[in-house]
Amino acid sequence: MNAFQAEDPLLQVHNVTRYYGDRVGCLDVSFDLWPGEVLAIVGESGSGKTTLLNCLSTRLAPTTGAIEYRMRDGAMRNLYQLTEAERRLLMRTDWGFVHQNAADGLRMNVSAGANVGERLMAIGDRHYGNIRSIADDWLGRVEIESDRIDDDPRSFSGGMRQRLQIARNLVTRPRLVFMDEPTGGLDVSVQARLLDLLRRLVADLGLSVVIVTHDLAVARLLSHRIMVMRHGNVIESGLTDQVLDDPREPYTQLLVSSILQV
Ligand SMILES: Nc1ncnc2c1ncn2[C@@H]1O[C@H](COP(=O)(O)OP(=O)(O)OP(=O)(O)O)[C@@H](O)[C@H]1O
Repeated sequence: MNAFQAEDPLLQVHNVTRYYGDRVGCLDVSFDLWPGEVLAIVGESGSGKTTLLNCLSTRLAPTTGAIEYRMRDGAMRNLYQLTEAERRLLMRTDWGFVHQNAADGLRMNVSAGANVGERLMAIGDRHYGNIRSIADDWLGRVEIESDRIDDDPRSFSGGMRQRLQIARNLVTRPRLVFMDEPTGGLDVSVQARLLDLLRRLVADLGLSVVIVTHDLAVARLLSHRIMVMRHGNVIESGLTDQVLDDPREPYTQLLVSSILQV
């Protein structure tokens, strides 16, 4: 039992398999995710990380298997049996999704303030002054100056766009955030600042996170638990420090040692 298991699980994944025709995307994956827990899914390119993340976040239906989520009322629901309206509400409020490419998660032609405010409006907030002041507060929390609130994200740097995407996701106080290589493609110093910010926000808000990364340093810094994937299978999982300091599987040993040699 780990420190998070005092509460009921937030997400339960049962034997999730996804095929693309004959090709395996991910195979027979099962795990529980607990409130406040950060789980990293790692593995080389093509190992099935994105397929699994997309199945978990209802962007891609599994071929077989089931995923259950604890709704805000405490009831456990099968995600693929939700109505379309229920699913959309979940994605707009209780969940976030941080894309590697910020443009996939932002509206590039509306202002930074509107990008954040839009999620509030989607859950019924109609008071303009209120929305603007919450958006301003969130820009501050992700270290974007107030005087950029009316600028659109096309005028932002890569790191700023990513921070804006995070603010847009977190403004509705989601309980679960999916992240797909959130620091990928950024300069090393920009990555370090973003990781530090993410780590603080995740801890302050007590978020549950499923993060896909091929970067073990990102997994080490952010996650409590890690799952190593290869050819669609989870080949090793456990507490992050334990798996990275003392990997059991030869493949994980190779992954870890290849990083250490860089
Ligand atoms: N849309 C698709 N159609 C057919 N095969 C796919 C599709 N998407 C993924 N695959 C295959 O599924 C397997 C897992 O791919 P997936 O993208 O999930 O891996 P990944 O670990 O996320 O890789 P990367 O780090 O490069 O994004 C691969 O063999 C891939 O070729």
